[in-house]
Amino acid sequence: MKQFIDYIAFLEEKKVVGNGNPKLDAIVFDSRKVNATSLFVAMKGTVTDGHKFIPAVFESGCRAVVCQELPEAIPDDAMVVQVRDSHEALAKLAAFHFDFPSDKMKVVGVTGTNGKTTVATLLYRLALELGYKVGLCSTVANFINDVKLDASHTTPDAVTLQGLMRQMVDEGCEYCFMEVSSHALDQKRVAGINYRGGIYTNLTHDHLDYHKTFDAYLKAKKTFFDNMDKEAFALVNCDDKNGMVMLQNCKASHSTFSLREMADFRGRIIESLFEGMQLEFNGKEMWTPFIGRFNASNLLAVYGAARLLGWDEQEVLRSLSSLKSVDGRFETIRSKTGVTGVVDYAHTPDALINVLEALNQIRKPENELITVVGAGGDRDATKRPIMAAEAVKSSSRVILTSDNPRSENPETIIEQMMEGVLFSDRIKVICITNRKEAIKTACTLAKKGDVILVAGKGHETYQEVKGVRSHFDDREIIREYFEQL
Ligand SMILES: CC(=O)N[C@H]1[C@@H](OP(=O)(O)OP(=O)(O)OC[C@H]2O[C@@H](n3ccc(=O)[nH]c3=O)[C@H](O)[C@@H]2O)O[C@H](CO)[C@@H](O)[C@@H]1O[C@H](C)C(=O)N[C@@H](C)C(=O)N[C@H](CCC(=O)O)C(=O)O
Ligand SMILES: Nc1ncnc2c1ncn2[C@@H]1O[C@H](COP(=O)(O)OP(=O)(O)OP(=O)(O)O)[C@@H](O)[C@H]1O
Ligand SMILES: N[C@H](CCC[C@H](N)C(=O)O)C(=O)O
Ligand SMILES: [Mg+2]
Repeated sequence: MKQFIDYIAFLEEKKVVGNGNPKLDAIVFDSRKVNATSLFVAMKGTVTDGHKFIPAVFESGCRAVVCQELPEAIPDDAMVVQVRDSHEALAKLAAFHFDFPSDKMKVVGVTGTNGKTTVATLLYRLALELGYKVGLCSTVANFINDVKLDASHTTPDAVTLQGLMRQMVDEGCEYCFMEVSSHALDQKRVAGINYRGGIYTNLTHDHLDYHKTFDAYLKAKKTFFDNMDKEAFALVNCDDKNGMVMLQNCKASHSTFSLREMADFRGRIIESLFEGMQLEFNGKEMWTPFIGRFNASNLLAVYGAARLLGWDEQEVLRSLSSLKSVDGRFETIRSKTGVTGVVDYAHTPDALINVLEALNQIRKPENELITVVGAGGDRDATKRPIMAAEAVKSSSRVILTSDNPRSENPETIIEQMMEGVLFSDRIKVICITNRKEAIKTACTLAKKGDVILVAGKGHETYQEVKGVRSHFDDREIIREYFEQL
């Protein structure tokens, strides 16, 4: 076991108070989980302040504390270290605790409002296909080679993340692909990671409840590229208006991808069908079962990263063609009667615009597109009316329903969505609070050839209403009602 003094040796801007130097076996940031061999890091959060619990931590026998503000009383046998930024210190201490796993494999992070799970998962699957040992950290699940582990966050807290990476290294992983959320960047969850590469997909409206302004959201994303060192690559989507902004002052080597203009990785859609797309990347053609321009962009990002990692181009193109859709992203289910159900994780205005555009391009004009959509509670409320407006603009009919209302009143969320719908368009809209009933109604209304889009929850297998989670899976419900048609 290492001693406290070893842990803090490499922290910058620290002030040490007290003479204790306990042996430690865990880093903890929740006072309810400490014991005599824990190092407690006190952090200011969005709900409360970890510093308030330092006296309780001492009560529990813990003698090693890292904090931004010193407590009034410090036991004689304790040591307290004051740092400028506890979040950053936690990330660095966690990296030290697990012996810097990100130095021992090639870690590639994916950031952006939409497309992170898709790009990171496809890179992971491609690596497996090419015979590499590889880990994945994503919204849907974490993977160490083919072993699946549950994920509670898109990017977990620094201690969980470094622990997960340690396991990846122990299992021989050469690569780790991970999503890097804006919350994680703001809370410095990834500050202890040495990246081999970073990918930027796009930046559109989301999470303004947390970041308050779009500019603050953009700045959080940019810190990912600002902190990358010169051995790494930064691969950005230059079709997105902030793509080049990410590269400003970025020391990593710069690469771009685009479906519109000249770029290091240039893509083009040759043909788009319900079954998939024929694509051209840097002059070479390939077929993919994926649908939608946004997925052509995601695949191009995967192709670019694979090339920057030095993987063989022929093998990459061949393997890319055989990759299947990602859990809950544009998953299609067909009924015996010729109705197509599409379950997609679109939970932002831009994602919804993209998915609807893709569906409208491939459906026959005489067939209807019925969209079932809600918006999450305790999350950015400003996106609600915009999502409803976009759904109505691009669908034949819309059923507004609940997503995960969490602690909020579901009816209020639907009313706020409805505010985005023009009075003259309201005839197209039905409001059904119960999501299962909403999906059932869509199935009942659909005729042969029609498409039902059920958006927002994708891979999720629960619904959270009034703080209680119950089993809920859009795909299961569609299948159940399709059976009855
Ligand atoms: C808003 C947000 O991101 N919150 C995250 C944050 O918690 P917080 O800052 O609110 O913590 P807090 O409750 O104020 O507590 C402050 C500190 O006091 C400590 N404490 C608290 C109580 C106590 O009795 N004793 C104690 O020591 C807490 O452990 C914490 O260290 O830090 C926690 C530990 O890392 C996270 O679990 C928590 O995620 C919450 C559950 C969450 O819902 N986060 C979502 C919004 C999120 O992170 N989403 C992103 C992006 C999603 C995407 O777009 O894909 C993600 O990466 O998943
Ligand atoms: N490149 C893209 N541009 C715009 N929309 C996209 C893109 N890729 C995927 N989408 C849409 O966004 C939804 C979410 O995609 P994905 O899960 O890959 O994104 P994410 O960034 O991981 O999201 P989250 O922040 O919730 O983890 C998809 O279901 C699809 O509707
Ligand atoms: N990672 C996203 C997921 C949203 C998914 C949607 N189904 C919801 O619950 O709002 C978030 O936390 O904002
Ligand atoms: Mg994700």
